[in-house]
Amino acid sequence: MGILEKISEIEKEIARTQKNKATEYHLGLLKAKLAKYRAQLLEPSKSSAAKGEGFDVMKSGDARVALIGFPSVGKSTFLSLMTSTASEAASYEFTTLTCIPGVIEYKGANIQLLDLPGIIEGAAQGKGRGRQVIAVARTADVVIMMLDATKGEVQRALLEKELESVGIRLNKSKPNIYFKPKKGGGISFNSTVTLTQCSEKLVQLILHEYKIFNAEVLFREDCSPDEFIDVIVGNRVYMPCLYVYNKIDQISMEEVDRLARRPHSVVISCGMKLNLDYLLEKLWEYLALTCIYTKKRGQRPDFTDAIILRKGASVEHVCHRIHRSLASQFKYALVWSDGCCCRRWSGAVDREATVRGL
Ligand SMILES: Nc1nc2c(ncn2[C@@H]2O[C@H](COP(=O)(O)OP(=O)(O)OP(=O)(O)O)[C@@H](O)[C@H]2O)c(=O)[nH]1
Ligand SMILES: [K+]
Ligand SMILES: [Mg+2]
Repeated sequence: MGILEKISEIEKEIARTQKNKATEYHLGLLKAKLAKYRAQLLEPSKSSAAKGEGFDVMKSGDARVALIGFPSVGKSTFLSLMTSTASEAASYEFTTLTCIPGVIEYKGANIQLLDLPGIIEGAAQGKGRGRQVIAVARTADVVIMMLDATKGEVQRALLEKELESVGIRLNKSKPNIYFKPKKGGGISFNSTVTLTQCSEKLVQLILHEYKIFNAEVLFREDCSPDEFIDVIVGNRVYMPCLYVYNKIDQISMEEVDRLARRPHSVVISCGMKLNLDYLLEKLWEYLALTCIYTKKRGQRPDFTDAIILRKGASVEHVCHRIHRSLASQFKYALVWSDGCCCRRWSGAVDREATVRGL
């Protein structure tokens, strides 16, 4: 039996197994098996399809956003609207065949936007250019999942499944589980919270499935077996995702209203240029970048010239951005802020100051 068949067998078995106390171990094991086969499927050596030309676009700017979606949902139309790059758009499917980068300039930041070929069901297994597209998506800071508002729900569920199957976790944070394989001593299991989805026995069973017999496991959160498997497998990507329903000019107001209320969702029409400003605001929020303005004593900062850094950046990061020799001679920073992320920022200053003994 090929791996694909094995995967589909297990998926079927999971689907027909009722979820209850008596089947929880069985299901846990099946899930561990499933994750293992999927990992095998994605091993690069096994894939015959060459790496596809036209996909290795250099990272540039302050952040990277990838456009993922079915064919003809309007990805290229969107790129051409938001950036000065023109990407061919047409009414037939698979108009775009490579990765086309553009730049969105927003609040002084350069955001690299990547237009990609449409992907379809089975993309993760290499249908169409699915694998290359997904490989690019993994390198992004935020994914925009563009959906055709007239068939958004179906498309959304299918694409979520595709991305899920290759270890991309959308709008989820990394499970708070400490896991460390050891050379000996068996499995030590602890938790700091009450667990409702996993037990010591289930954790052991799953670990044995991965041939791990010695390890330290500490649950700091009430995680599911799937989340625990993610931690064992390790190469998961936790990525913010905005679901963008395009072509709302083709659906009723009630439907627009319903879609707009879904979590992480924005409704737009590229054709009628509707709601694009709001989408940019949302995108900015999901990118979670921090703008830092420097100023001279007694002068006002220049708000047109920001240093853009990731959330959680420290003063040291800022120094490095200004000049690589600055950090080693750095004494102290005065930090003003207005928002919560900036408060965290001054927290970073304190830490920094302590580290430097100031
Ligand atoms: N009605 C309507 N049509 C739109 C809208 N946005 C794009 N389109 C049309 O949808 C079709 C497909 O647009 P593309 O931008 O080529 O779509 P794509 O997602 O890049 O397609 P592929 O590259 O083939 O994957 C074109 O005919 C566009 O004119 C919209 O907001 N409303
Ligand atoms: K198209
Ligand atoms: Mg296109």
